[in-house]
Amino acid sequence: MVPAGTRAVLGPLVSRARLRAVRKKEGRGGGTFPDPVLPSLRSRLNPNRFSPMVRVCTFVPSSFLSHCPAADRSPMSDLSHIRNFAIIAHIDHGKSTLADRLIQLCGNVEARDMKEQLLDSMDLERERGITIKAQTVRLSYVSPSTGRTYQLNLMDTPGHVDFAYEVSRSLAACEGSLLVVDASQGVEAQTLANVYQAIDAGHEIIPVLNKIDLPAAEPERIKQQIEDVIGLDTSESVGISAKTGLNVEQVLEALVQRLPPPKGNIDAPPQALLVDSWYDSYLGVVTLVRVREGVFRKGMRVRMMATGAVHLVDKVGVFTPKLIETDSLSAGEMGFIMAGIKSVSDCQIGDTLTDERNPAASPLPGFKPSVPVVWCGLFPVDTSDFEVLRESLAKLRLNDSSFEYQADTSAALGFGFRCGFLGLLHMEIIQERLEREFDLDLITTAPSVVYRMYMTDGTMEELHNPADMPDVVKIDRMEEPWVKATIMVPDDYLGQVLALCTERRGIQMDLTYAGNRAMAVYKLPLNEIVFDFYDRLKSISRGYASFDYEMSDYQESDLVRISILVNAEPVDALSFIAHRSQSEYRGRAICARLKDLIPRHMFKVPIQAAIGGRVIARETIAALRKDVTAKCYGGDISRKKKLLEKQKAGKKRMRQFGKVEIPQSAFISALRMNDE
Ligand SMILES: Nc1nc2c(ncn2[C@@H]2O[C@H](COP(=O)(O)OP(=O)(O)OP(=O)(O)O)[C@@H](O)[C@H]2O)c(=O)[nH]1
Repeated sequence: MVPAGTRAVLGPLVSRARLRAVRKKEGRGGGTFPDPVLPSLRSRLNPNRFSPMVRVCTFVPSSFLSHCPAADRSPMSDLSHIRNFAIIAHIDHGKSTLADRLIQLCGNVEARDMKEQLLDSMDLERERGITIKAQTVRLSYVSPSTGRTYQLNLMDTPGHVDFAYEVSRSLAACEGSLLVVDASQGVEAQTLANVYQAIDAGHEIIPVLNKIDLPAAEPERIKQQIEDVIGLDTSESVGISAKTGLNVEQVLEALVQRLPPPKGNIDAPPQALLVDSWYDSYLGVVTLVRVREGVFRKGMRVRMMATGAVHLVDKVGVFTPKLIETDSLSAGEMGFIMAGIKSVSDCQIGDTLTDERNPAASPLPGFKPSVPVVWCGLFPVDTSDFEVLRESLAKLRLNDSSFEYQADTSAALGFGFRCGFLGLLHMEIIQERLEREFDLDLITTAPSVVYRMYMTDGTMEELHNPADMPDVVKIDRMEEPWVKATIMVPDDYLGQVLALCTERRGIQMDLTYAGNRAMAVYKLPLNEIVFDFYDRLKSISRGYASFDYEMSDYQESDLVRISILVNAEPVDALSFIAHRSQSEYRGRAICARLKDLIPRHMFKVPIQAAIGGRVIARETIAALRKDVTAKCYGGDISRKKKLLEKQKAGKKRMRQFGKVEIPQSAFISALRMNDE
C-alpha cells in the first residue's frame, strides 16, 4: 500500500507519469515494492524547481545553421523546439549504445566516422567499456509527424555507483530523462537510484526497454516490474534494440512529444549554470553550461557569481559531438563557453555565470557538494615529480570536482597527497588518469574510510589515514561511517546474499519481493563495503545481484589498527583499520593477497599482520632456489646435504640484509573491491 500522506508530500514535485502511476497503484491496492520505495522518494525530493514559464524567443546561431537541415533555419520565437534530456540506466543497460543510434539517426556523424560508444571519448572509458564522464551532444531532429525541426540536447551519463554525482549534475541541466532498462535483466539497484535522482530533479521520464533483440528479453514482464518497483506508467514505453537500431526513431518522437521544452526569458539578464568544466591543453579551461536566462555572446565579460572572477568570453558553441563554434548561446540551450580562464580555482562546478554589466539578481541553486568517502595516499615514485603531481591534481580536479586532495608525508614514501574519492573505482580511475594524461608514476596506499576519534581530552578528530592513528590510550572511543545499501537479487541467491551481509555486520532494514526478485535494504559499515564486498556479492550471485548505497550516519565501534610487516619490517602504507571481530579474517586475507602480489626473492619472505605487538596472521613467500646439487651425479648423499646446508646458511644471511621489493600494484590490489 502507498503510505498515508505520500501523495500530498509528493505533490507537484513528482512527474506526471509518476503521479499517474501512484494513482493507478492506489486503485489497484498497491504492489509489494512501493512501501520501501515511496518513503525514500519523499526524503529525496528537492524543492528547488525551475523558474516559471515566460514568453521567450530564441536565437539560432548562424554557424550552427550551416550544418543543420534547411528546416532549422526558420526564425523561432519560443523555446518549444528545444528538448534537454539525459539518458539514465543501470550499468551496461545500453545508454551509450542508444546515444550512438540517436546521433546516427540525426545525421550528426558521417557513416565512416561512426564507431561504437562514440561518446565514451576517454581511452579509459573505451578500454573498460564504461562511461566515466557525462557527455553532451546537440542533435537536430526533423519530426516526421509535425514536419518541425527540434534542437535536442542529449546528456549521456555514467551508470556505476561511484559516478552518481556526475549523474545528479547532468540531471540538473535537463527537463526530462530516458530511463533505459535492459529487457532481459529488468530493474537493478542503479536503475532505482538514478530514477530517484531524476524525480528529484523534477523530470518527465520516458521508460525505454532496450535489448529486445535478445532471445532472453521479456519486455512485458519487465514493464510490469517497472510499474511495481518504480511506480512508473509503462503504457507508453518504447521497446527498442539500441544495437540493431530497431524502433529507435520512436524514441526521438517520444522525446519531442512527451518531454516539456525548457523555460527561460531571452531578454532577462544572462544567467547560466556551470555544469562541468575541464582542462584542455590547447584551449585552456572549457566550461559546459546550461543557459537559464538571457544570451551569452563572444566578447561579453562574464562574472562567476560564487568566486567573483570576471573573464572575457573568447568562444561559445556546442558539441555535435565535434566542437562547433556559434555566435551565442541563449536561454534553454546547452553548450560551452571559453573565457581564457587560467586559474582552475575560478571555476566551481554548480556556480552561476552572469553578465558583468547586466548581472542576474541572484545565483541559481548550485549542487549539493559531494563528500569523498574513501581516502588514500598518492605518492610520486620519483620524489622530484611532487610539484608536477600538485599541478596535475589541480587540473584534474577541474574536470572532476568530486575528489579532494591535501598534502601529506610518509616515512616510507616521502612527499605526496592524501586524496578522497567517491569509491574504489573512482580512485582507480583518477590514479590511472594521472598516470596516462600527466605521465606520472605513482604509488597508491591502501584505501581507508574516514573515522571519528573522540579523544580523552574531550576533542574530536577525523582520521583519514590509518598511519596517523594516535596511541590507543589517548582515544576514548571511535566511530565509523555506516551506509544504507539496497541490494536486488534473484530469489535463488538471496540466502547467500543475506549471509554475506550478516558476516559484514549488516543490519537488515527491509526485505521485499517482486516476482522472483528480492530487494534487501541493509545498514552496513562502509569499511566492510570498501573491502571486497562487491566482488563477493557478484560471485555468490553469479553476477545477478546489483547494489547501490548512500551514506547514513556515524556509529560507535570497537576498532583496531592492523599493521602489515613484510620481512619483519612494518609497511606503514599498508596498515589499515578494522572492526575487532573482523581483524583476523581481514589480516589473513591481506597476507594471502600480498603473498601472490610480492614476487619471490632469493630468501624466504614472511608477511605478517599484527595488532600492536600481537601477530594475528602470517604467510610465507618461499625462496627461489638454485639447484646447487645439479653437479652431483649419483654419488654420496652426505655431499648433497652439505651443499644444501651451505645454501640454507647463505639464505639466512641474505634474509637479514635483503630488501623486499613491493611492486606498486600490491598497494592498490591488496584491498581492491572489484575489477569493474
Ligand atoms: N544485444 C544487444 N546488446 C546491446 C544492446 N544495447 C547495448 N548492448 C550491449 O550492451 C553492452 C553495454 O552497452 P553500453 O551502451 O556500453 O552500456 P552503458 O549503459 O552505456 O554502460 P555504462 O556506460 O558502463 O554504464 C555493450 O556490449 C553493447 O553492445 C541491444 O539493444 N541489444
